[in-house]
Amino acid sequence: MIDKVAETPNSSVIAMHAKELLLALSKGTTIAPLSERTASLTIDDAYKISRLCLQQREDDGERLIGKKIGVTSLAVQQMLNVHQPDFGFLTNSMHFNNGDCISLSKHKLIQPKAEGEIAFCLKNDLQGPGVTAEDVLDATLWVAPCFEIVDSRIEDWRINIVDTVADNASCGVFVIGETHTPPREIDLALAQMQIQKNGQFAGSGLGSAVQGHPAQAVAWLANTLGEYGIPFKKGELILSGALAPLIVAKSGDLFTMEIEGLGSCSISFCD
Ligand SMILES: O=C(O)C/C=C/C(=O)C(=O)O
Repeated sequence: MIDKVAETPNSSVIAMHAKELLLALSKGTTIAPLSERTASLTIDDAYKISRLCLQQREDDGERLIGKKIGVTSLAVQQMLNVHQPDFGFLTNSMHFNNGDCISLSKHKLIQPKAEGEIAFCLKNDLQGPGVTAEDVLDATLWVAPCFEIVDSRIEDWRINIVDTVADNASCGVFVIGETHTPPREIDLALAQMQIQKNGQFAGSGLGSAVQGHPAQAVAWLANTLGEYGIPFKKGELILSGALAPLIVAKSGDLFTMEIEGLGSCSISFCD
């Protein structure tokens, strides 16, 4: 359970931005960047907005099932012009089955982009500080290929770090491949991913693109969440970040991905 957000001098502004992001999410619309309208918003404020939105989603019946890490690779940092990792929360309503066709209108996806990642499923609780990549591998039941579909409630993806953190690290939906592999069975830093969009090559990347090793990114998140008193829980899914640049997704598109040694994953989109 996430603690209630403490009062701060900015708390009414924080609550207002949480409300407008939730409205944009539920209506499938965009809003102007928060950072342009409230220049004093800090990254800490943005995480408070994100947690308020999560609280509301939980109050409305969604269940927290994990976390996502974003902007972990140089390719994504350069693409989004955001230069530090961040995190968001995964709920059951964002989780789809491998191979599913996602309706953009039904699920209120507005400007989606596909990312190929490695997902971790935890077999133990884990809480920072002091968590290492080895601790993450020890606490992991399996890893699997994953498509995260990021989406932004901010107009034209005009985000900076504050905008995207407040907007749940631009999380949309995700699917996880059906092959589940023990985390030490292959060297995840050397795992080679290839993405195809509508049968054509669309991107590739190595596990090492994610902070040197995907487990390193997960350790970063365990330690960062530790500062907020938030633990990783046994059974949670952690998306460790894109191995390659994001790819625009539209109705009719089919994305497939193969990570050598880990298996495959696919997702498609319709109106
Ligand atoms: O995290 C963000 O703010 C934007 C999304 C990025 C990713 O999901 C990623 O780099 O994997």
